[in-house]
Amino acid sequence: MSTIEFNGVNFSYQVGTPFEVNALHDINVRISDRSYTAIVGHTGSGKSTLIQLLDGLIRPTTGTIKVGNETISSTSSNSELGKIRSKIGFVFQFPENQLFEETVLKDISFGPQNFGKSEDEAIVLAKEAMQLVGLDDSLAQRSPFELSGGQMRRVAIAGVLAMKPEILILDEPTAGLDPRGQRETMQLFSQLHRKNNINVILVTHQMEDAAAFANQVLVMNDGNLVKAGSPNEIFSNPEGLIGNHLTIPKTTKVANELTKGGFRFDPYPLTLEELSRQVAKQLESGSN
Ligand SMILES: Nc1ncnc2c1ncn2[C@@H]1O[C@H](COP(=O)(O)OP(=O)(O)OP(=O)(O)O)[C@@H](O)[C@H]1O
Repeated sequence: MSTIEFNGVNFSYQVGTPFEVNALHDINVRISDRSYTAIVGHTGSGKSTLIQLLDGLIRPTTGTIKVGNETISSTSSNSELGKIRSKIGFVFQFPENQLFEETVLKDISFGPQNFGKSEDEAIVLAKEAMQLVGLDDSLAQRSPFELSGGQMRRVAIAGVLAMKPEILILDEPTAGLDPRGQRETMQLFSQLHRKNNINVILVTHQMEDAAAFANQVLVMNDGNLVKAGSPNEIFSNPEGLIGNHLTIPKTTKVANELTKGGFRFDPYPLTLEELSRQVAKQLESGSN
């Protein structure tokens, strides 16, 4: 079980210095086990701080974070933080920058070995992870640095998956990829969430991705969690959030225009596929 609970969490950088920044204010939220949560919000709103707390990279200034049966607070020891970190796989921005081994297989098996697995066990886990991310076996002995950008990113993601995390935190995982790479990467995470029951937490500036893949969206602004709800709740009525905290997903814009022209949507379409399906149905029946 890896349900996550933030209870009254505050975080300040550089406490007690003239440079103190209060980056998170009284965050209270529950993220269910095996859910897919998107965290959205403008630059500087506190998204990275929130996920670093979750990964035990920093401790809350006040309040607690519960991950399964473990709790993080301002007084947690390094070994307590370590227990939480062993449940979490963190895909940093541009994760391929952290590749360093001579071969793809060695790079992916480094993590499990570092966490105490034997070489043989680590290789089995690495091969499984290669399969999960769709990397062909024939690439195992290649240097990761000879691969394409998209493949390098898959190697880095496989390195995280080889450690069998219960929770996967993704920090802008499609940044710098071409549109096809972006689509494939997002589909990969969606599949991991559905088939492998991984709890996914995605930090993104792409509202389309939040709308299409997440079942819970957290909207951050200025260190506050200003809204939490299903993509439907957040995007079907985005007034008040737009401009301040969010950009409107393209699908929402199109759906709002079509509503003015007499179309009605139920459920509210969060993907272009759903939008076209509902429009086609209404055109066919002449009900718009
Ligand atoms: N190491 C640090 N020292 C001091 N202040 C920091 C530090 N890191 C972040 N901050 C400040 O904390 C606040 C929240 O920053 P954070 O990086 O969590 O935002 P973000 O939403 O992730 O932004 P982005 O989308 O640009 O990554 C901002 O005011 C930022 O300037």
